[in-house]
Amino acid sequence: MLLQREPRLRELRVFDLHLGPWLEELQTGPVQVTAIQGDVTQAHEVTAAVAGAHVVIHTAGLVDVFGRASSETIHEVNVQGTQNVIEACVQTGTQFLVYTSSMEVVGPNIKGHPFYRGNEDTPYEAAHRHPYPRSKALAEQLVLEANGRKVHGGLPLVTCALRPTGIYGEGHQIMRDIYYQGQRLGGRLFRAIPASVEHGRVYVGNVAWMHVLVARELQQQAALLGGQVYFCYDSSPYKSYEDFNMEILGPCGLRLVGARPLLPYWLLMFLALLNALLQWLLRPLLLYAPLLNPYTLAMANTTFTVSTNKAQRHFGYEPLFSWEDSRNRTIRWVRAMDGSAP
Ligand SMILES: NC(=O)c1ccc[n+]([C@@H]2O[C@H](COP(=O)([O-])OP(=O)(O)OC[C@H]3O[C@@H](n4cnc5c(N)ncnc54)[C@H](O)[C@@H]3O)[C@@H](O)[C@H]2O)c1
Ligand SMILES: CC(C)[C@@H](O)CC[C@@H](C)[C@H]1CC[C@H]2[C@@H]3[C@H](O)C=C4C[C@@H](O)CC[C@]4(C)[C@H]3CC[C@]12C
Repeated sequence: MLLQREPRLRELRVFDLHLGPWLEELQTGPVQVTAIQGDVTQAHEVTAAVAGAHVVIHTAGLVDVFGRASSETIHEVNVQGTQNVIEACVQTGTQFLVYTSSMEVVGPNIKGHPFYRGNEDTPYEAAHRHPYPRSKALAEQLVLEANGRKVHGGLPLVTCALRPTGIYGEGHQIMRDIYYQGQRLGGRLFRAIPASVEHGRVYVGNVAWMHVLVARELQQQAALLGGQVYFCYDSSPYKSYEDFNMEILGPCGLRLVGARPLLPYWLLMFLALLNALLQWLLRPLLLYAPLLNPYTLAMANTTFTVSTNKAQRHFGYEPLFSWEDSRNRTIRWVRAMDGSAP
């Protein structure tokens, strides 16, 4: 999207642990695209990649709520990695840093308090025990606290953080996994979450667009945007996690069975705890990481939606993709996956 929507772009550097063939497709236009294979936990690699950059958009992260990675690894990538990016900006004189944070910095909290169509100023007791949200909250704090630090050359570092809710769209692996789960179950998914529990979702293209816009406006309005957080939002409907997924998986041939959860919450939590126990027991032999665990069940069962226009007020953000367009693009992606089932 930077290549399509940022006319002043002269070079785009993509720094990632895993580079993919998709990068070759980007290298066809007038803008130089530099792919750098590297690890954010390695400060020297980050510094070398950042040197000479005008703006850094730091979106790398270990997104794991399924117990695949250790809490130490999650912390090392998400927190230490972010610290390395900040220090690289300071040492090399890069003045603008945008961080991809997350709704989970706020909640849902460990007490299951709902956050119903809240905004960046809504009071809410952010309290986390899980390694992933803890790491995102610590990383966001580092980024915001770094705002105003002097970078090499004496100018101030200008930072901000974007907080997407549940991102969906092309490439969404969880949506893909749920789709194949439904196919294995004869085209059916079984409701586990009450339809009344709203869960915020945002289309990946609009998240990307918000990043492009704020990276541009951070340079023009440093005093207003520096040190700020912005929820990522668009016109995706407020629905339960499962009902929202069915907006996309329904047209792909799946059916959600049950107008209400087929199992009581206590039984679902028992099964989630059983999954967690099995994961622990099997770990020496294999990685067992199902979708259902105590954390994912609690998350899906706690209302968390945002209603805000702070990004619009501060830097003129308007979603680039309508709900219909976002939905149709995602449906097309799911349908194109057929035949590539794992
Ligand atoms: N998926 C969501 O619903 C969601 C919601 C809110 C925020 N976010 C945030 O968005 C960002 C992107 O997440 P995503 O959902 O696209 O997941 P993703 O796994 O698709 O993207 C993460 C990227 O980071 C890279 N990465 C991981 N460890 C790295 C390391 N040590 N060094 C360098 N690169 C590394 C991965 O290779 C991958 O390309 C993350 O910071 C995540 O916390 C995601
Ligand atoms: C097995 C059922 C209970 C099923 O409904 C579980 C769904 C569960 C896998 C997802 C429910 C909420 C999701 C999370 C939420 O959308 C926000 C997130 C923040 C982001 O930074 C990373 C992804 C995630 C943690 C996302 C992950 C999947 C869910 C837990």
